[in-house]
Amino acid sequence: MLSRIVVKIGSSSLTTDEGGLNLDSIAFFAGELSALRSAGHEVLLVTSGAVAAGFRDIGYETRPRQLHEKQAAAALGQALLMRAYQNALADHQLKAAQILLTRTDFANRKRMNNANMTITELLKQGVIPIINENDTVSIDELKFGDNDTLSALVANLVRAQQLIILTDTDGLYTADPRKSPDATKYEEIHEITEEIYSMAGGAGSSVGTGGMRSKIDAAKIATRGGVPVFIGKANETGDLLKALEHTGKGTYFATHLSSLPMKKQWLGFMSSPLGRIVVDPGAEKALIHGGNSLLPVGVKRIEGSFHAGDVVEVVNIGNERLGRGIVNYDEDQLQAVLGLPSSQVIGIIGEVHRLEVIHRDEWITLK
Ligand SMILES: Nc1ncnc2c1ncn2[C@@H]1O[C@H](COP(=O)(O)OP(=O)(O)O)[C@@H](O)[C@H]1O
Ligand SMILES: N[C@@H](CCC(=O)OP(=O)(O)O)C(=O)O
Repeated sequence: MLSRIVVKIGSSSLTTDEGGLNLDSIAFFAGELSALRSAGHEVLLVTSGAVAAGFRDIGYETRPRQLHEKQAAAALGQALLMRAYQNALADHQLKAAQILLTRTDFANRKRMNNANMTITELLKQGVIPIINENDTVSIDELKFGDNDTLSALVANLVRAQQLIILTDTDGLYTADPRKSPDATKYEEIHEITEEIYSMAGGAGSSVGTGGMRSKIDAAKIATRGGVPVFIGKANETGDLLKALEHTGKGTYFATHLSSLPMKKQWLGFMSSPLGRIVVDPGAEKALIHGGNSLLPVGVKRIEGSFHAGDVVEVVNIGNERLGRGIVNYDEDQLQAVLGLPSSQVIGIIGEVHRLEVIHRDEWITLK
């Protein structure tokens, strides 16, 4: 069966600590991607490396820390990165196309659908879409930063059969193996628990961002969307195919879910919430365990500025995130009826779109 594979390669696998591209690595990965294609798979690449590739050329001594410097380095480095991939893939008679995306592109459903249509057409024409964050226009608080989350969103968007996140370590260990040589590796993970999170540390090199933690975040999003994930290493010919065949050097994250409807995916992982609703323990239980809607009676407090139809985040009284949903009240309406039984709502604010603050069909649990 023809399958669709998203491969993510991190800066640490493509560049040197001193900055600049490692062209031998790019040639190696081009060969690996070509092997996937020859085995009959559709391949999308999410690649980092623009900042790391560009900062030396632009004249900085080390990887820049300030946003405008990173953006300038990325603008130069992205062109170097694409040229390197196009040359290396041409050696395997493959064509590559550049797609640059931001978080805002995913938050806007029209733009997201357009990106999906373009990617689908490129795949149909046999071209490898090469995707990176559009670093030059992303603003700090909305940046993916690392590309791990981006790769998970892309994998869900194109309904991939597998997400392969390549890095400089052969999987998830009980602790950062650079710092704890006795750490042991997980071969397979069936559920991403708090314990798993607590083992994942930050970036391992001066060019990487996010470390294992952001990779676990990505694995959570992708597996929730029905896409199984591999996190590990490919440094010998044939490793990428092995990663796909379940014999790779890394950790596998299984998914027990079939693909999540696009509406729920968008709500949970792509939308930008405009407000927060704090709920009491009864409402928390009803939302998380009862599969019920949120009613005004369970709302303790609201924050932010929102209107009916906007996405809001719901947290418990301990400020722990519970999920996201589409709210049916304007902020001032909800303020007037929070904590009250539904029977009193119409009497106080007149007409509402729906009595539920968030209907269960427009809710996703993210706890
Ligand atoms: N529990 C862990 N298991 C494996 N690696 C870990 C763990 N915690 C932190 N790391 C670090 O994460 C690094 C990979 O992430 P990162 O540097 O962001 O790479 P990339 O550029 O490939 O995204 C590894 O080099 C490793 O030092
Ligand atoms: N968009 C940025 C990604 C930054 C980055 O370092 O990401 P990663 O190596 O995936 O942790 C770039 O291309 O430099």
